[in-house]
Amino acid sequence: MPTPALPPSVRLLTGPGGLPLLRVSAAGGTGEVFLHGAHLTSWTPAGQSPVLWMSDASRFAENSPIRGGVPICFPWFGLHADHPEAPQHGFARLSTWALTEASEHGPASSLVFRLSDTEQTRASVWPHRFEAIYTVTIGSELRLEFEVVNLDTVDFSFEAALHNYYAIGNVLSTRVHGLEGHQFFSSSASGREEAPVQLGTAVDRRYPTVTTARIEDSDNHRVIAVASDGSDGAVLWNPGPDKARAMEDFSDDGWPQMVCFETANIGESRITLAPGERHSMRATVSVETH
Ligand SMILES: O=P(O)(O)OC[C@H]1O[C@@H](O)[C@H](O)[C@@H](O)[C@@H]1O
Repeated sequence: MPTPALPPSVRLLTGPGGLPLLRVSAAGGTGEVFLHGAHLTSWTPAGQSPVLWMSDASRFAENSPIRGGVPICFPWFGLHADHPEAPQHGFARLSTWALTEASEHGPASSLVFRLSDTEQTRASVWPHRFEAIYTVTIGSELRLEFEVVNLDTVDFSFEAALHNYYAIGNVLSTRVHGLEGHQFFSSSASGREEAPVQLGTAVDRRYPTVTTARIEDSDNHRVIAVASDGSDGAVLWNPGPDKARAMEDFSDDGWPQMVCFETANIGESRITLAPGERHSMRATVSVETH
């Protein structure tokens, strides 16, 4: 597909592994998005330090997901329930997306990416005809919109998550607010958060009723605020030291400087669309410094 006309704030470059990427230099902020996975790997609001974490050991190759930034999990999350051999978190982060539009509006720039079914996806464990449209707006705020359209002749269901990796000064001085009072589930425990979550060890919790969070990153004197809509739940993840060491593409000493807060429609919140229907999920991220 031909590249659409690019405004002055957007450039098409070749990134690591020979993968094409779009570099955005808008007055309100800068960022980079690879066509591989429509993967946002950086966002830095003007005058701030980078807000997204990237692993120094990330792979940049067509058959691997990028580690860090914002992977898109779709059309399933985690291991596929009936087909554990299928790629974890679905095929969207392993696919090459098409850039369909790039525009500038004042201090922000938007990129629109599209993924449609192919012979390969139709032969996968999720064989449906669909279109996914992902709009990334980079400025002083980051706005992500992930829309799915059912182009099939039957209903389909899917899971989706925007798996944002945030850069923090140190897990030991970071607390996540907004989860208190909400039910959580993990492979080893379930319960209700009683207080803001103090990070420090491995965490992998699903919150079926959380849509917003405030990540208080004391070392960097900032709060990262995430607001989502069109989603029911969220996931909080940090691998901790042992799992980080076991993952080849995760920098061994990187886990204390990151936390994932993911906007998600997964499990019982999976979305079902009739033919012709569409669903959109959005996450907006802003940074307050003090
Ligand atoms: O290694 P992956 O496939 O990118 O997944 C990373 C993590 O993603 C999180 O969303 C899951 O809750 C974790 O269980 C998982 O380990």
